[in-house]
Amino acid sequence: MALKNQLFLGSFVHCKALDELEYLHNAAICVDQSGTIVAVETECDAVKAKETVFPRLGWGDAEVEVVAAKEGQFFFPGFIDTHLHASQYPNVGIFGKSTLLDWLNTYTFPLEASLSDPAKARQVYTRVIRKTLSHGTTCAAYYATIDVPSTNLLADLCLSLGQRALVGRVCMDQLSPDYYRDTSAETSIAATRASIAHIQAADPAMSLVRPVITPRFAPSCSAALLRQLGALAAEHPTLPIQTHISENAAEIALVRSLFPEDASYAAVYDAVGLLTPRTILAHAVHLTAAEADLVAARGAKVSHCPCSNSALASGAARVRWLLDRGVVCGLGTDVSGGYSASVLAAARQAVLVSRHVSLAGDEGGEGEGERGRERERERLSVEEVLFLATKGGAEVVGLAGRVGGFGLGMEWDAQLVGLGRVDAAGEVEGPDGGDVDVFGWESWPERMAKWVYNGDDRNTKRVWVKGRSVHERR
Ligand SMILES: O=c1[nH]c(=O)c2nc[nH]c2[nH]1
Ligand SMILES: [Zn+2]
Repeated sequence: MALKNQLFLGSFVHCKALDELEYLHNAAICVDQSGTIVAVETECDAVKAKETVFPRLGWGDAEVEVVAAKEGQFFFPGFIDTHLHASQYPNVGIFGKSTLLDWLNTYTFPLEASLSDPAKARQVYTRVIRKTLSHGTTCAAYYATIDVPSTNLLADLCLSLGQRALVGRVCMDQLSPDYYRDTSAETSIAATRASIAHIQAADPAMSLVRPVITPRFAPSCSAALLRQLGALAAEHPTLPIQTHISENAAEIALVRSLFPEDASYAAVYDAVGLLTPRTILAHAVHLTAAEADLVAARGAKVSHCPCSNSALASGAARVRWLLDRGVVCGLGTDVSGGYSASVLAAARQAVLVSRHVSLAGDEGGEGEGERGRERERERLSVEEVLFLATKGGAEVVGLAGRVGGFGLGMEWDAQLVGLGRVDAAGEVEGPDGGDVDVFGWESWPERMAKWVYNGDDRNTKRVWVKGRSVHERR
């Protein structure tokens, strides 16, 4: 159904800079039928918008749908999940005491292989899209499986359910079980081409969904496959690339033994042309300084996955250290290494992991002088993790300036957030505010902190992608 022009009224919060949120109250945002923001007005209500803004836009009153946030509610940019495995969604929370390499063999490969059953794939992919939308994820960088038809189905479902997505057919031709791997580099490339062709035909303008070249990670790709994927990436200069890097110690040792001629894990990807400005590197927990500098020099981006890194005991990524070196970072849930499909949960965990990083080498001390200041800098703020979840993520997935904020000309990928309001008798009034209780005296920055630390999908009242309403909490 064609979209109407839309007028959004109320409070809008978005990231102005890494450590700065902008609050627009009593504001109006106009979104046209293509889902693009065409006016941002402060001190504006419905009457003023109709009298002064609509004529400028050539809008008649009758063609406009009005959505007004209630008192205390606010519009926030949709979250961007820069790394998750749609095919692993049924396993969220199921990882026992495993760590990366045994987790892959025990839990992950069997589940991924089973999704070659089309009915199961449809069930799982429909659910993961609906679930992530309900948590405010308007854009997701998905890994599917090696299976082409079900990977294509994931892209089709993203299109029909209205989620913006990168969809990758997973490439892996070695060190994986016989029942779940590409039989050669050539078959892997042919299958990848088939999936790229399908997704490009489904959304030729890449207005919502795009294919992403997806070597699983260096250990599961032969040198020949990595080389051919680098060539494929060069052949398709508009397509993003995604893979994993430097997640855990055993994996890094494995890469060293498999690729002894390369100076580092990052160098393995760089040698074949897979380290580019359109590359999304998940984890980057244990990069050396030389690798971080190489990643920054190539303009590759990092998806920080703090829930996954904590769950699989992989380590604590030094996000400030990466940012200081000029590496662009976003957040990933990394379902199902990560135990939650919520980017808000990943943001919360990113704060906590950064606080552990700040303790490294000197547990418990506040730290004084220079080291004390360094420790404080290492700790990410609420504002910073919300930036990573929105604007940072947009840059990671190649959509900077298009989504992640409320600027003129950007697309309306947004969520309406409502927190619980406590009345004078100590009861929560109005719709379900979940775990967040607001008493009314909190400042807006304090409300944002309460949302980050205790919020969940109960606070995500409604979600839009490219202007289309794609989720509403009843
Ligand atoms: O977090 C991860 N999830 C995966 O599925 C995977 N495969 C390789 N390396 C990986 N890391
Ligand atoms: Zn992953």
